[in-house]
Amino acid sequence: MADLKLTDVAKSYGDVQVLRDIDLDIRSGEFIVFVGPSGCGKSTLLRMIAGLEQITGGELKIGGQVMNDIPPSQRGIAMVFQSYALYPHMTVRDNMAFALKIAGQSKEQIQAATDRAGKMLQLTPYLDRLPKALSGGQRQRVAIGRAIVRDPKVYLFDEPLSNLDAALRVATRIEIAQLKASMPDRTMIYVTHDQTEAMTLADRIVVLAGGGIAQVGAPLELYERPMTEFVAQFIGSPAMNLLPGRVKTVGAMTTVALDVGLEAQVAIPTRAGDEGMVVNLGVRPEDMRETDGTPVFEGTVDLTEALGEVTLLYFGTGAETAPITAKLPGIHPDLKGKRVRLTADPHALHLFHKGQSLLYRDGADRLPPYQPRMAAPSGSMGGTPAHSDRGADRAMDGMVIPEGPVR
Ligand SMILES: Nc1ncnc2c1ncn2[C@@H]1O[C@H](COP(=O)(O)OP(=O)(O)OP(=O)(O)O)[C@@H](O)[C@H]1O
Repeated sequence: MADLKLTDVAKSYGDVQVLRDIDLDIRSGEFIVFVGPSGCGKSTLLRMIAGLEQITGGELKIGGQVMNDIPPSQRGIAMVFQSYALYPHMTVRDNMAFALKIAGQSKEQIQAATDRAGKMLQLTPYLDRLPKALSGGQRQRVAIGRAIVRDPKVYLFDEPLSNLDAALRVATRIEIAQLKASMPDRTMIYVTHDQTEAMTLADRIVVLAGGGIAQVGAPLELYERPMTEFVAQFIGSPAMNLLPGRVKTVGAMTTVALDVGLEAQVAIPTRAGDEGMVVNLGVRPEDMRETDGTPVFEGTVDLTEALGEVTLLYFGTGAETAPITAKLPGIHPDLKGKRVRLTADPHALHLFHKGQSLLYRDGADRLPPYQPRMAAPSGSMGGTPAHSDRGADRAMDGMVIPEGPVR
């Protein structure tokens, strides 16, 4: 089995605690994506699972076995890094075969494994080429091939696409999705900064922040039911707008009096005593639309960005607070400098009190089962600086392949 159980896992470097209280159950065959702001510990957590970083607190189990002190080579895992780190003087086949040779596999076994990986990754025509004669996308596929030949139970990916250009990222992302579909019993854990990768690849996303887990959920569940303002603003691009106000009337439908003098109807229940509660109304830019009726937001457009299928409108760009953003379908260059009135469906609005969603205040278990409301958002959380994983990749090459394929 390729399930993972992390209990109270922590990581410190000397006095500096980087991760704490990490409790996570990952089912066999799941595709899990770690996201979070830069420096939150995504790579550290992945490398602890790999065995490349010592776990300083708590317990990691893979397939029911405690792995804290088991060397990487005996964990039944393989890791793909951001920098492909191929051996430049070796052909594609030899690069993929390297770990198997170290493990003492026979020529026939190695030939079969590299043929299989080459076929899965459409690298068959390139098996005799050197890495320098490959595109970036092909090189990263060879790096993935190096993992596949080991036939691990668990695949770990550390930002594998961030060195590729936009078109190759999309193509390789789709290939990774297809690869996962062809190996339904293999577990994959994937670190990325790219929201599109997270939303499209993950069965569940783990949002890490402040050294802990902020929320775990299916991509659209995080998008539609963020538990905190942090997750609400982290998932979705541009970020959710937060409009300050107070609860005016309570009930199944809550009326919020916004500080700017407008009012909003929100389909989130509040109860007697909540009147006057200080809240932030959460409105996603893509949920806003122009209205002649009652707006939840009204302002003069400072800037427009026409992206083709949508136009981004920015309000209050000079202010100290974050600008308000709206994403309207179509092209609207004429709106710059104009005053617009925007509204949103009461069911698309969010309410937060002291940073926590009011939807969750009595415990998330009381919520009806999550049903997706709309399609996934798109966009990137931003790039990431490249750094070399060469040394670690080399370390993974020493991994001993368990006898026979791992099931
Ligand atoms: N060897 C080390 N010694 C001390 N601190 C470290 C060490 N390695 C990482 N850290 C710290 O641990 C924290 C988490 O780093 P990590 O690389 O896991 O973050 P990340 O979420 O993957 O970041 P990014 O998104 O920028 O890649 C950072 O604050 C980093 O400075």
